[in-house]
Amino acid sequence: MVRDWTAVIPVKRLSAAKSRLRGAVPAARHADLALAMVRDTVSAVLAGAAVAELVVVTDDPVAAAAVTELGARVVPDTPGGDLNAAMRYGADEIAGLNRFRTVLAGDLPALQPEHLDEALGLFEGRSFVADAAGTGTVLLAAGPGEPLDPHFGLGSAVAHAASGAKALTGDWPGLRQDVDTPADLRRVLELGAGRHTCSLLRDLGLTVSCAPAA
Ligand SMILES: Nc1nc2c(ncn2[C@@H]2O[C@H](COP(=O)(O)OP(=O)(O)OP(=O)(O)O)[C@@H](O)[C@H]2O)c(=O)[nH]1
Ligand SMILES: C=C(OP(=O)(O)O)C(=O)O
Repeated sequence: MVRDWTAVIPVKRLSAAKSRLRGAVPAARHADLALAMVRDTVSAVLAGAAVAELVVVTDDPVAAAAVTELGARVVPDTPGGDLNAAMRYGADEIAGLNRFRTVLAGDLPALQPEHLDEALGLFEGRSFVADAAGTGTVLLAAGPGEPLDPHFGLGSAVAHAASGAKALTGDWPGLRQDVDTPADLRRVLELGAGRHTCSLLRDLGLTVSCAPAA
């Protein structure tokens, strides 16, 4: 098993992030919720055995400080394009084509480190993990010499398969559950969210189950 993956997570400016999730918590705490989910995702990625280094591509100063404290390396979003540009930059230019690289969405607060290890353990060439709905993508991975070639966005699972990436499958509910809508957030709370998301929601008076600390 490859144990020195470089992981890359792009993070949008928190003031603009997670627009489809608006209304799930009071507006004044929306950015805090987006940040809590990033923190839980980053914590889980760094808690696993497979990932040696995590690069977060962001121009958001608050997110940058928070993930630096958790052990990630922050680089500015130099391309200034969309999430694909940020992922390509982090994986192919910052980490470099000679490494094993995996990019992940930053909205996986129920991610279990062992599930990420298991998914990456199945890697045999450029691969992706579809989201819970089966239409989107939560993870794309490439090995030495392989450009990442990300196609995140609407219908990205089909786009990644069409681009030649292999679908990795397994029983990884937290890895597959990204949070785009209030219904996704409810699902994550059933699965067991990480401690940052959990404590924020508890502060707001919601009763939630929390996963063991990553
Ligand atoms: N650096 C960077 N990250 C991005 C950008 N767009 C999305 N992301 C990140 O990519 C990951 C997946 O993005 P989405 O699930 O679409 O999140 P989002 O754009 O905040 O959500 P919506 O506003 O609801 O579309 C999250 O970690 C986002 O923060 C971007 O333009 N630049
Ligand atoms: C970016 C993606 O989707 P969403 O914004 O719905 O998380 C994707 O699944 O490729």
